[in-house]
Amino acid sequence: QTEIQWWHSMGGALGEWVNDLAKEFNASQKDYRVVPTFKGSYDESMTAAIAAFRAGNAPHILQVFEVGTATMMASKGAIKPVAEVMKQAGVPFDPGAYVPAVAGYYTAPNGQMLSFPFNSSTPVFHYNKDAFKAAGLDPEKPPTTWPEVASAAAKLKAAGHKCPFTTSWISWTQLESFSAWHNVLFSTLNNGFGGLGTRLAINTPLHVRHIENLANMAKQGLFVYKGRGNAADATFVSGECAMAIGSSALYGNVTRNGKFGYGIGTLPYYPDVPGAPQNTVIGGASLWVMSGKKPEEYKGIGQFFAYLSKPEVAAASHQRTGYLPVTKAAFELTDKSGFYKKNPGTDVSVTQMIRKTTEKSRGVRLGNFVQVRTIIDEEMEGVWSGKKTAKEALDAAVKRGNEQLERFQKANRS
Ligand SMILES: O=P(O)(O)OC[C@H](O)CO
Repeated sequence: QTEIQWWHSMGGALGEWVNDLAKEFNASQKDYRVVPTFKGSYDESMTAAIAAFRAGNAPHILQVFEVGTATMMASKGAIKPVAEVMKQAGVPFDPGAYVPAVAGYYTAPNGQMLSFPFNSSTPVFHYNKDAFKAAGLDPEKPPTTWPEVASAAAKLKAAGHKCPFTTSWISWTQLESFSAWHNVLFSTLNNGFGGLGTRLAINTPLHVRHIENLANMAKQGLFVYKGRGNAADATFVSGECAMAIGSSALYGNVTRNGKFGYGIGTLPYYPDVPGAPQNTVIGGASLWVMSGKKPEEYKGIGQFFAYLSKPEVAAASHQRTGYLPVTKAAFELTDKSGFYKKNPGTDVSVTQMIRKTTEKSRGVRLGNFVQVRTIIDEEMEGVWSGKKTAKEALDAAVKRGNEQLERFQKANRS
């Protein structure tokens, strides 16, 4: 049997999903064995893989979050484009079978799809229906605008809730998707899709207003910052926080481990902003195939990706986790099965991301994005702790972030 090493960052309920996929694929044929290994957070697994690549022992498949996409695309010698892998494996591969909002993100400017869309997500609004009832709020009516979020949070606080509202992935939810949702850019040149000359555009009056609003909510105890990355997710699942903006894939975790009535709403917006709400942007991760492996191994990887793309497998993944359907067939199968009607809220991510696409809905694809996000985290933490105003922090984030973008542009100019 040919062994295929797969490094990933799926913990908890999502880790079980990944292990099940490997088990089912392994049982479906005799030639290949996919071995999944949890390598820590998205940041950690990417760092580990770069080190392993340099040492000559990279895994065959690496799950990389959307933030690492431009960096992976630029690492030409380290990766093997997914289209080539499929061709070599003799597996039919039609990039047109994938949902455009998803495939577009992983497609290089020359039109080649470089990585395999595996677990794409988008931010949605999660809320605890039991907490809503206890606070005298209508559990079937999640707030849809930011003023409504603030007033719901005030009621939850008055009812004794210590954490009325929180959010994961500050940059992704409150600046990247926030921008697309309000039909403005996060960065110039179409959020990086128009070239390496892209520069951050997050210090406009609208962005300042939103971060100021969150800072005021934080002062009043209505918004509680729970840390970087997806740290806030666990505080929603445990019931500590009553409302949370986070990945649509929090669904898999809450339905498994949450002990309360669970509701999903659309991302809140400012109703006076023309064009809002538009669409949100892609998150989650894709699977990259590393270079320098044996032909037999690439064949196995191709077979595995073909297995993951089967309509029934991709549809089951979407329905189990809350990640988006990555193929059109998986979406249609889910729609026809009545899943969205039976499970209200599960279609929110699909509506926000897939049904309506604009120029800005491709997402945000920047070089050195990992560093840019860290800078944004640092600057926003300065706001929540009261050390900086929203304007000061956003101006600093733009300046420091742009230095990273310039550095990437210089290094990849050729
Ligand atoms: O929790 P995920 O997998 O949906 O990923 C969320 C963000 O996109 C990470 O950058």
